[in-house]
Amino acid sequence: MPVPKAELHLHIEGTLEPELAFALAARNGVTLPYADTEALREAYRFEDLQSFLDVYYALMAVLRTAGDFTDLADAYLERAAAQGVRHAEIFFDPQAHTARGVPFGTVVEGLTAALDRAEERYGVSTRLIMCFLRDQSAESAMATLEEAKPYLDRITGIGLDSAEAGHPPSKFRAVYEEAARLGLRRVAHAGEEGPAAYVAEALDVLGVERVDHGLRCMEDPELVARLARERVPLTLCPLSNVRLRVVDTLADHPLPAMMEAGLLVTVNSDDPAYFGGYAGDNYDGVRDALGLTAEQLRQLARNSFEASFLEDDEPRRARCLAEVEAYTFPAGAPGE
Ligand SMILES: Nc1ncnc2[nH]cnc12
Ligand SMILES: [Zn+2]
Repeated sequence: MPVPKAELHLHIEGTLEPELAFALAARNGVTLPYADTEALREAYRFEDLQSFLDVYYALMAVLRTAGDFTDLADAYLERAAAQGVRHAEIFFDPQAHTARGVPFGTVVEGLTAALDRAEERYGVSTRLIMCFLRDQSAESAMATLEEAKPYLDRITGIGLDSAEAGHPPSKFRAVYEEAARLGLRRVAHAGEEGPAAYVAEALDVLGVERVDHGLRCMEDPELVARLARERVPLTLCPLSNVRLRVVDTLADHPLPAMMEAGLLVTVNSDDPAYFGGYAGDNYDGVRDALGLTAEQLRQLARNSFEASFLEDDEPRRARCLAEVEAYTFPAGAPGE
């Protein structure tokens, strides 16, 4: 069994595997612009974030009913549990669905039907984080927050995703202020393809508690020192970074330098159906490519629970952390 871990950076729409996409397309009478699953997989050769987002949004056309979202989340939870995930904080993109005529409530009801039985079925606790699309207007984000109000008992926090360059965090100042007023936790993607300055802005203007990706902070040593001092968690996604050409290869990933700098980094899968692996595959990837030791892998797993929003269930956090400490890594791992 893989090391127990929390997954803190996972877009549920990015778990749509080609086989499920075609099954849902058939169920809903949707025609996909790909002949079969093989042709679809061929389209997964991305140049950058935008070329991925084009396929990611196009494929969402198959998600129409609450049951579709339940099936999607169920498939993710089963795979994640098999790779050691014990707690998952799951992003969803409401605007990508409401813009297609799928009501906000349909998405939340579908997802929560799966999440509500995840602990019993898979031993995975869950939280939901709704993300705003930063390449859409701040007004659209505010209207989406308004739509979320009847469902806030099911939503732990807000995030910010989609095309980063040219869409600074400050564009969403008012939305984040309103979310804070509503008692929602706040995270944002920053420093994936955008500059280090966006990471600082997400902290200073949006008041985020965690930064998604954030790896371009490494271009600003003062910012690195601040993130380390303030123990701001960064949710890294190594396989995603390779597929979206944020780094050339896994062996070039700055993860070891980030750990060395004392940053609270975690390893996550982002959009596993598109990027070649789930949470455990990301741990295995960095272990093999970067020669991480068992103790470094244990630190990453420990960090994931420390960085999680489990303040409302400290006994669970303590149980998961104890499992991490008790875990024995298989002998012969690289770096040993
Ligand atoms: N890696 C990523 N960056 C920004 N937006 C996303 N939406 C889904 N995956 C994303
Ligand atoms: Zn992401």
